[in-house]
Amino acid sequence: MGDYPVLPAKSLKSGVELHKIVDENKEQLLGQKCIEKFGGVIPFLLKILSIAKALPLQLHPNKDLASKLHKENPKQFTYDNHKPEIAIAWGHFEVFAGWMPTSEIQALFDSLPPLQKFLPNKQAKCDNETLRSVVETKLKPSDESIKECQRELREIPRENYGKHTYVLDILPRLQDQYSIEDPANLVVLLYVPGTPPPLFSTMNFLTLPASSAIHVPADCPHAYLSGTIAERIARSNNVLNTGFCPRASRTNISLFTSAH
Ligand SMILES: O=P(O)(O)OC[C@H]1O[C@@H](O)[C@@H](O)[C@@H](O)[C@@H]1O
Repeated sequence: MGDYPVLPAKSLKSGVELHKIVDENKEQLLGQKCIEKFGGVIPFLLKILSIAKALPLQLHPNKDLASKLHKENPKQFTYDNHKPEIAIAWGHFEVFAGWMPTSEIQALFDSLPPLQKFLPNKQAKCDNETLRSVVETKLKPSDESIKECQRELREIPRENYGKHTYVLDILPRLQDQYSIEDPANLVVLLYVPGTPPPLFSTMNFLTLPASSAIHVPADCPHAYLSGTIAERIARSNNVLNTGFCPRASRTNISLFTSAH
């Protein structure tokens, strides 16, 4: 719901699109402050989502990147704005959001020597740069290596997953919803092709009870898995999808990894 030109809200009575109504009644509907700050448009969108199948693994570019992308490709990036969002759970809501702290990922690199060969050099610490290159590697492996890793993952005994046993519950579901070739399964989990299967995840997995909320800032990777939510979003629909979506929509992998 909103006056964004893509799927705009309409008046129930007249069928007139909301942006036309707002345009003709700016002072009354928006007020002077809002007009000055946001240029005479409703600055946010409201969405009610009932999610049965995971939504794409994605992020919304920050203002600078959004305006650059809009200039270069206005067809795909239809507005020059960022898109931070707040999602309020109406019931049990499952979400992957943001990377785990690099210190935690570092501890995993330290305790699992085979992973160390993927560090840019032996002394490298798991900082943002290292994480970026690991994620990029995970988004680009061949279908075969993705499949193989996910088969192996399903076979690891539950007790080996420590506090990350939810992986075993979620993975088969995501594989059924999309495919065993979908690389997003490997991004939410820390996996590097050619290493033993991972025993942990890369992204924070959250389950929110009704009435709690999550703020997802610009540039923050996220995948909403299930639940009914109300979302308030800055006025934009710019998105970089990299998984849990058809192959053709898995665009901009390098932008995705360089944006955060
Ligand atoms: O309305 P569409 O484009 O299907 O997106 C639905 C929602 O998906 C989520 O994952 C969010 O990150 C939102 O920004 C978005 O509003």
